[in-house]
Amino acid sequence: MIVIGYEMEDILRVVVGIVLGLLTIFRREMSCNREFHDEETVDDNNNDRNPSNAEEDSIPLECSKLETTHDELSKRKSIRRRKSSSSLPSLTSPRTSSVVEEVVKDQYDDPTEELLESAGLFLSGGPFLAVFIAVFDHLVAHKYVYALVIFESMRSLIASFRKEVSDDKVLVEHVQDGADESKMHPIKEVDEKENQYVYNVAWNAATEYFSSISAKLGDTPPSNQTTDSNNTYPSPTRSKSTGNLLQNLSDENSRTLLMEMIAMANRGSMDVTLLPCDAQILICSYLPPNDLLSFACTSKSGRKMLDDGCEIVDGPSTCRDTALLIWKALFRRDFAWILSDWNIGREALLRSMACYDNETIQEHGSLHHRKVIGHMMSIVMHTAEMWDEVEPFNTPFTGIISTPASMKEFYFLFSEVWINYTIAGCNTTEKCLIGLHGHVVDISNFVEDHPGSTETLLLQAGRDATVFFESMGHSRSARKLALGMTVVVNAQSIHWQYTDALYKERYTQSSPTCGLLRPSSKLLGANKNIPGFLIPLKRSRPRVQGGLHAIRSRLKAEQEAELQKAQRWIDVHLGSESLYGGIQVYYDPFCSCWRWWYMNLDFNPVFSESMD
Ligand code: HEM
Repeated sequence: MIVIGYEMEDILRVVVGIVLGLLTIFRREMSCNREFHDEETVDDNNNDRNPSNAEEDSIPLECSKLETTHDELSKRKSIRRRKSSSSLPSLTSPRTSSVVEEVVKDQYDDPTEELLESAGLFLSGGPFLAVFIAVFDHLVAHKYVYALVIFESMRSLIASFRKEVSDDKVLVEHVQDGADESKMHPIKEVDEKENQYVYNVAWNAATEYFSSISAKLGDTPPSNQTTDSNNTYPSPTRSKSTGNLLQNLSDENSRTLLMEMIAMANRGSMDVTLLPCDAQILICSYLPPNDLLSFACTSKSGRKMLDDGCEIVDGPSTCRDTALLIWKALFRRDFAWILSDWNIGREALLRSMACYDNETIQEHGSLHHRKVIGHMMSIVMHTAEMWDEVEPFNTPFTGIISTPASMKEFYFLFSEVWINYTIAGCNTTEKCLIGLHGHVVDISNFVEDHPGSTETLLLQAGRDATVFFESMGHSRSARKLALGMTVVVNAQSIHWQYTDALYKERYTQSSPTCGLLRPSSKLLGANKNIPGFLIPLKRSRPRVQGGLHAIRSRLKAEQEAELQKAQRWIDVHLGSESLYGGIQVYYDPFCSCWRWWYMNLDFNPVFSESMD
């Protein structure tokens, strides 16, 4: 209806323009004719004039006629070819009337002059001007005015859409957190009002808490500080310079929040670890992992709050538990869904579960290790059905059980290995997935049509194939194709600068987008189709995300050693003819061990533990 209405309006505008143009032509023609009639009327008047009154009326009549003639002449003069005014007799002279009559008569007696007069009227531009204005209005002005109006309304629409997106993000995160609906609304309201829910909700809780502590402490010096001879407290000192660090924090929100936290940590009695546990978790769960790590480097209390595996955590175990819960919240926010909701990830988890033997864990693991395992399981195995699914796999694990030292370590381990861990063995024509620039692409429906042969693709599938993909120098259209088949998007590998500045500005106002996203996520919106946003436009190095250097380099070294070990084992025990392609290795973060897989000659993936 809108389209029809719009077209009807266009047509109406053109028709009105043309009618106006025609009317102008007609009017001008009429006015030309009227002039000629007027001449006749003058004559008629002269003829009809009563001879008896001729004498008296002559002067006034002549005067009025003179005025009329003068008007007409000046009118004609303005629209006709210009005649020199000197050719007109002086209208004030005594014989004006007859002379003027003569001049006028002369002018119209000449047929050429008359023709030119009409043509001049027609070609004077008036009618064309009207038509031109109508067309111009329709084609140009109309469009620009409408474009402006549309632009404005689009802008407000986009603004409201982005607001919704950010609101939804809060909801999504809370749904993922398993929070109940009633708890979501206060956060949403704060966001709508202040547009800074992180600061408002989390920080209000924190400052309120601290004010109450300060009030309670009164003038009592903090236990770890002594008064000097003047009975004044020594001014607190910074444990580390944070100037350079703060510049590198990922967004404005993080900067503000962390600056406050650092200021508190440096304010003697204000130990950040004194924040209520839930406030700490809430604050940290809105921050990207890299900013949290930066914060942990700034002070001892920051580290205490965030490191559940570090030696300096010597206080009550609640400190350690809070750190564990913080990283658990981050893991749930960033990764958990691919293990619980994505079929491929779920299968990988079930493979890991097959290694679990609770008794061995009880024997070998420390209390904290057992807690980490318990929490990891509680995140991903959140339904009873999932535990039932695990049951048939639950055969005792023969290898040595080693669990991640901390939840923080587990988080960063998982962020490094998740691609090869989840898609291991997915290189058949029915189920074919590859890792590409940090994302996962499902090429099951494309593998048999691949211009570079099905076999090539199958050989590289089931793991990160970015290097191979790039080494073939795939075209832009191939990259576009891959984009359409992406099933898991890694927010850490996105190049946000490809989106427009407005979106980025808006984006940086809300809490950061980290971890893994579904391609349908509202956070990506239409941006995912922007060239270069998810997958580079042209041949490039693999995109890398941030992480812990110690973990990354350890994994890299271990992977190389493991590959060599696996290759040796294959050569000795199976022979390279008994498998299709080579043997692959991946790290299982749940079992904290390396595992191998290969395709047998029936084209079925075979998994095995790492063997000596
Ligand atoms: C998302 C995954 C992939 C897609 C959508 C894809 C798509 C394509 C397309 C459209 C072509 C035709 C040439 C071009 O347009 O660049 C092509 C060629 C080729 N692809 Fe892929 N490809 C993918 C992954 C891979 C991988 C992982 C390999 C592994 C080595 C590979 C190896 C090749 C080879 C060897 C060619 C032939 C190149 C040539 O003839 O010059 N492709 N691919």
